[in-house]
Amino acid sequence: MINLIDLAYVRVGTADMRAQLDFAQDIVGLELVRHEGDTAMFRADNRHHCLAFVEGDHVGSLASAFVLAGPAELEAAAAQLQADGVEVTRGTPEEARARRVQDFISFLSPGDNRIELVIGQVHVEARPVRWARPAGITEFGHLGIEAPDVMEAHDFWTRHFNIKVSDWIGENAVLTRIDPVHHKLAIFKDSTGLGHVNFQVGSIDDVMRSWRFLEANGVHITMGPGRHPQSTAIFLYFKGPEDMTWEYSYGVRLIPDDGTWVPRHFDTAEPDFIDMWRGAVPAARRQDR
Ligand SMILES: O=C(O)c1cccc(O)c1O
Ligand SMILES: [Fe+2]
Repeated sequence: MINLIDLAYVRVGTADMRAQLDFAQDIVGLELVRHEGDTAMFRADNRHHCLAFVEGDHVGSLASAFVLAGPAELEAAAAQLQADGVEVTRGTPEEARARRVQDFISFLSPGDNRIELVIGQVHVEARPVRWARPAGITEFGHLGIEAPDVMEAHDFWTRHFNIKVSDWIGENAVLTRIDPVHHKLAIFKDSTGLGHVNFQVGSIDDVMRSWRFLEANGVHITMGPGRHPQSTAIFLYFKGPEDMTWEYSYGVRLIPDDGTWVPRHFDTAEPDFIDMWRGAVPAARRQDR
């Protein structure tokens, strides 16, 4: 079993770095830690960065990264995945340096999502985040990746990793945890278009203030404000440049590590399957794919 300790970062390809730089700072509120060469890194908590935009031909997610405990765990993870026929690539020292990690491996998970397993992510303790906007962000919360077959993705992730299912949304999504937080990895059927990056904020007021702020700035709100019945978090989803989906949320459920939690099933035919307040749910974009 490969033990994921935490989320590390997401890397996202962009063809319009200027637009992403402006949006991540002026709208989302993240701190630009460093812009070197083709890469801009953003901070939201004590991780050196949790989001990097990389300028190039590929637009959209490049990799999602998780932290492992140390070198022995990294070797064991590589061996385990390879034994299951997964092609594992070793990061070069330069690539590790660019990611501000000591070492990493990478592989493709079902849905062709590139996953990086890292050790020694640079941690910043003494300098508070210099927010570009006071959105009230407390941390990098979770990420949503997409796969054509959520069940196949579930089987892969639970076979290899310490991932536990918190809840199912039909066959469209599985929300999974690696610690008491209700979910840090959510896998969505790719027709739902729910691949997203989530940032937790400190209060319901932060969610509502951001809602007004985003509206005033002409940002496309895709869903919310609403309340997820799964994690009970109050949420707001919005679109950034290049069709990227962002989410702020407050109040995620913690699941005690006592083995008594039974995953629930939410039916997409129910009007409150994703929003207890029954707000409008956008028709799945990209159904044409
Ligand atoms: O927080 C949740 O429960 C949740 C549910 C559905 C989809 C999401 O993105 C979520 O974060
Ligand atoms: Fe989410």
